[in-house]
Amino acid sequence: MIELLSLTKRYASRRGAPAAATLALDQVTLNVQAGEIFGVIGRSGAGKSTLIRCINLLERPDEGSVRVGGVDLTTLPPRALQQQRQRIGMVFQHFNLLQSRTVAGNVRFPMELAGQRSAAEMDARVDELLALVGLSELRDRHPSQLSGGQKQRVGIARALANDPEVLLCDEATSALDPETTEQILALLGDISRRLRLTILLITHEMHVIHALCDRVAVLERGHIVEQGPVIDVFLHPQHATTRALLAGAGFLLDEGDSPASGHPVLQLTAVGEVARLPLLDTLRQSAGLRVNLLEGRLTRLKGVPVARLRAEVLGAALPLAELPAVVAALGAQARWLGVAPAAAQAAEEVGA
Ligand SMILES: Nc1ncnc2c1ncn2[C@@H]1O[C@H](COP(=O)(O)OP(=O)(O)OP(=O)(O)O)[C@@H](O)[C@H]1O
Repeated sequence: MIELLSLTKRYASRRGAPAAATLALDQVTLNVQAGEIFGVIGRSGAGKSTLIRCINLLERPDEGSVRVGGVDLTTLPPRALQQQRQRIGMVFQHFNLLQSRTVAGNVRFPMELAGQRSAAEMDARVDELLALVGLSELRDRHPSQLSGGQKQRVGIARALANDPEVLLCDEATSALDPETTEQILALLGDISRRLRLTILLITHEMHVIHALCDRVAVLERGHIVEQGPVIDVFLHPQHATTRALLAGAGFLLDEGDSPASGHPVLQLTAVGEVARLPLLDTLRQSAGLRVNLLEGRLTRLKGVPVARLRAEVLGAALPLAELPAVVAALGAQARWLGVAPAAAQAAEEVGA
């Protein structure tokens, strides 16, 4: 649905010296499937805003193409571009509501600009959208009389006014408190399912990605350094930037902090229903496993339970090298952190 091909964007320096230009996007290629929720995450200055603004050509890329629903926007004349933009709704971090208009008036505004519906049709559509975002009661209020979460609901309803196929969300929850963030993320998930909407969002917050997105791309200095299904990227991050972002958000277990005891350290990961099972207890009974639990976490990735724990292994009724296979038979994954027991044993034998 959204295809970005070799997108490059440079900002000229203030004096316009090419040598000092900022390369905000460097050959970015990305495909977002219809109906998918795709997140782009990166640190401040990574190029996220530039990327999202290039998709509806609020910012013109210097090179590359932007196709939305098969139409290359970069080649369109202004009028045709304006029409195509109606297929793309946008939700902003700071809501960007018209203060002089009521809630209903804000939602109506894009339809008035498009000029394709009668007054009665616009009113009916406003009613429908306000019901969808749960704001029917507040239709006559002005933005100054709304909470942040309510303002963002207006922003979402307004973005949907002209029946877009694509919704771009620019840090849509960054100005909201955690509870309101959860509500807005749930609303976006619900809308995407009900309307079969394609959503591309940018964020610097990992929890937004794991709560809402199907796939994620990690942007760093204008490059996509990693991308894939959220569950893969969260459980097996490949790039240092991804690992740092995950660690910063508390999603990575602290691998470096090994206990002084010298016992081998095992990381267990269980995804799906198996995450709810008492894995350590089962291993104690079936394999005589004795552990000292160091760290554990149960979280959800887009509703899927994920359990992860780190434990030092004190002993087992079978060779420790066989433990990962036993864990795999239970439907979970095991990985030795640091030196694996078999390798440690081998190293000792070589040293002896
Ligand atoms: N209008 C501009 N003129 C010059 N440089 C710009 C302009 N807009 C952005 N940049 C630069 O381009 C790079 C990417 O900026 P961008 O705002 O896209 O990053 P970001 O990931 O959205 O950051 P943040 O999360 O802080 O908003 C940065 O180095 C930034 O300083």
